[in-house]
Amino acid sequence: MAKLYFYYASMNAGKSTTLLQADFNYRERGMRTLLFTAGVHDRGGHGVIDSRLGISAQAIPFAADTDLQQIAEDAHFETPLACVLVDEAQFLSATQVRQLAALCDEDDIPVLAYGLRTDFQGKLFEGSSALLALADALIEIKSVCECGRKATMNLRVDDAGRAIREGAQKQIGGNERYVALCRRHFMQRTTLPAELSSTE
Ligand SMILES: Nc1ncnc2c1ncn2[C@@H]1O[C@H](COP(=O)(O)OP(=O)(O)O)[C@@H](O)[C@H]1O
Ligand SMILES: Cc1cn([C@H]2C[C@H](O)[C@@H](COP(=O)(O)O)O2)c(=O)[nH]c1=O
Ligand SMILES: [Zn+2]
Repeated sequence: MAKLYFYYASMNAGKSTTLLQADFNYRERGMRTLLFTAGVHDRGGHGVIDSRLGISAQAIPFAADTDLQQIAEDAHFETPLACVLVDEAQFLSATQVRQLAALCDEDDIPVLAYGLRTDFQGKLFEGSSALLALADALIEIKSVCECGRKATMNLRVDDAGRAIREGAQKQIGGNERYVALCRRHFMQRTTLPAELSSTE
């Protein structure tokens, strides 16, 4: 039975790199894959999965109303797919995560989804929340904070490197806008002195 995998991490942990390696691995063995990424995430171009290591691949960009199951089934019935790979999975809707689960259960196609667990406020994204609830396997990709601990959180910063605590959940950016930190340092950078004293 095919499984739904959620590979989650902070930013700059190697998610896109790992996805592209998995994709290469299937294809070098003559197996066909289908790649999706969020249309809104255009850091490396629209519909492009780009890794900071310098590799990239074209993918189908998904929007809020994209039916991933329909697209994958149409491709699969033309030529069988070995697996479906989804980058920026935090931007999926809960409905789209259900479509991915249905691809596994009804069509027996494994799905590997890669994304952030939480946003700059430490809150779950809709896609990540649904994946944490529905995936067969949760795999953490690890990276390090500046202190050497595991980086699990994503700090949003302004041009001067100061923490941003309020704003829209979605803001496309890279290392100039986000810093991956351990929870302790994320809390230190996002908690105001007044809030600290009120918890004492
Ligand atoms: N030239 C390089 N050589 C080796 N690793 C690199 C290089 N440039 C960036 N990296 C590493 O690549 C990782 C980021 O990979 P990427 O797939 O873009 O991350 P994510 O998709 O999780 O944001 C980081 O761990 C970074 O240290
Ligand atoms: C934390 C956070 C991130 N985003 C955006 C910023 C990037 O465009 C992507 C993540 O890219 P990755 O390096 O491939 O992991 O997500 C956002 O919109 N809101 C946030 O809170
Ligand atoms: Zn730290």
